[in-house]
Amino acid sequence: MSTVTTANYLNYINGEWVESTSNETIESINPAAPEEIVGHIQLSTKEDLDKAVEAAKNAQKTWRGLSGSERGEILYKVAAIMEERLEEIAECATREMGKTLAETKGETKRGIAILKYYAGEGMRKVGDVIPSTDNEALMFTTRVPLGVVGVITPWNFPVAIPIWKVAPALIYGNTVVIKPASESAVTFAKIAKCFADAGLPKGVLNMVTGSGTIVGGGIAAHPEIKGITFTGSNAVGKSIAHEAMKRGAKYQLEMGGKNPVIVAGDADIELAVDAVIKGAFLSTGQKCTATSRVIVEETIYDRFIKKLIAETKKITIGAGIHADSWMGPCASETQYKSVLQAIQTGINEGAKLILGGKPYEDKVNNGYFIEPTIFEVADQNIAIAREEIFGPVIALMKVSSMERAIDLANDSAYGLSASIFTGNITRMLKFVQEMEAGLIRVNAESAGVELQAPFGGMKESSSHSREQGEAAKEFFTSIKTVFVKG
Ligand SMILES: NC(=O)C1=CN([C@@H]2O[C@H](COP(=O)(O)OP(=O)(O)OC[C@H]3O[C@@H](n4cnc5c(N)ncnc54)[C@H](OP(=O)(O)O)[C@@H]3O)[C@@H](O)[C@H]2O)C=CC1
Ligand SMILES: O=C(O)CCC(=O)C(=O)O
Repeated sequence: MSTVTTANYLNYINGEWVESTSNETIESINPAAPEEIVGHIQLSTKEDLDKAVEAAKNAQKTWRGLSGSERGEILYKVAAIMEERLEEIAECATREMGKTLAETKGETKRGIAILKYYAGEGMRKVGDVIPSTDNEALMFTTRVPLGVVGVITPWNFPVAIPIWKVAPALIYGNTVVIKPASESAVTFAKIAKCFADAGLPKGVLNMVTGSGTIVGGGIAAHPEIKGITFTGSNAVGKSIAHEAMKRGAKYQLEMGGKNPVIVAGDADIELAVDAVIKGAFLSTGQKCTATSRVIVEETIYDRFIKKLIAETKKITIGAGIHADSWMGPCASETQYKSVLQAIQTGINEGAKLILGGKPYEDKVNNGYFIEPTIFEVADQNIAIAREEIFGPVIALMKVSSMERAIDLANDSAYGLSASIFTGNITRMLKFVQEMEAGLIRVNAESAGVELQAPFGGMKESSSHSREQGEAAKEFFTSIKTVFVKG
């Protein structure tokens, strides 16, 4: 394991690394070895946030005045610096929130690719020419930035999510105040350093760490923040929406999922089992796109379960920093307790536990590990079949027909991601048509978002907006329709 560092990570405000006015810090710890402090982050105050917003506001005019390609050049430089620091950032993310090094390296590469994608966006079109009814006039649309944008991010994708919000915000001419999740703020501090070292003008990106209520809530309520983009829990997302609505700010929310995978009678069982295991257990199930419900046609149910159990037993659990660990710990003690509680509720409510269900004992470091867990569920109304668990837990359900499978899959408050395994084109098309989810996957795992495509959910999974790819332009800009008569 790498050396333990207990460095103090400062806020980044107006181009400077500064301590909070509180003079207090909080610890970010390693969930695979809770005795290990990865770093101390600032426990910021409302005053710190106000300074960051003021800096972002002051930087706005000059930043939006640059051409898209000039802003893009800076994002290309950030990407190049991140490429040099890939190992350092990935290792920090693994130590800070637990997912394996293979996953954090992949995620850091994805962050770099997102930066390059949005750097290129600076050269692409921002509007359309629309024929006017007046043949002597020119009518067209153009886009302008919102102004200061507030970014509130979770710990489960500590590199990719902040970047897929910050990069489009910046390329379209906004300035940013970001509050990263406390459990992964050291990782974001390293990313903020890449922006600083790339020569981003002062005030264009500001990072303020600390409490969700004070800093995150402060962003939601701040009169000078014109747009808020958030990924995290439904409860917090809804509170942000209320605050934003009260003062007329734009908001975008990406929240939970209870993502189903349907395995039809004709499915390739090996392929389906592999995808279910990756979708449910990679990142210890802590993805909003994770596979949470597996709905299997009765004709292949027994064969599917047998293979699923056999393959799940092969999973190696351990600190993500070790190359032989396939699944790391839960990201925090809170997550660990909440997942164990959800498992207990499943047992109490009559679900049949067929694998796992217990803490995975780590006698060396007492990490927050939980065994990959599989339940058979007959009643789709119990909590384990309805609520987001955000841990390595599958609810398996048996159905007698594809109609029933789609009805069950749609019987959820959420609608983020959904997969089907089948070789039958009629079934595929019916699923594509009838499934209420923003991300539809056929013969592929439920997770796996591509940066150039729109990402977001239906129902309670999002605010019905989309992130990433070209869709980001819709949130981070306002359209102006221009009519010019010579
Ligand atoms: N859709 C997704 O990808 C995610 C879903 N979740 C779901 O949420 C559950 C709880 O995870 P948790 O980390 O507590 O998620 P939260 O929604 O609490 O945290 C997400 C972000 O919001 C901040 N925040 C917390 N409270 C407020 C507030 N009142 N106003 C504004 N911002 C706030 C957090 O700060 P701080 O870290 O300082 O608390 C963090 O930066 C998980 O079990 C999972 O079900 C969680 C993360 C990601
Ligand atoms: O599946 C992915 O790659 C992205 C998932 C995600 O956005 C999330 O878990 O918050």
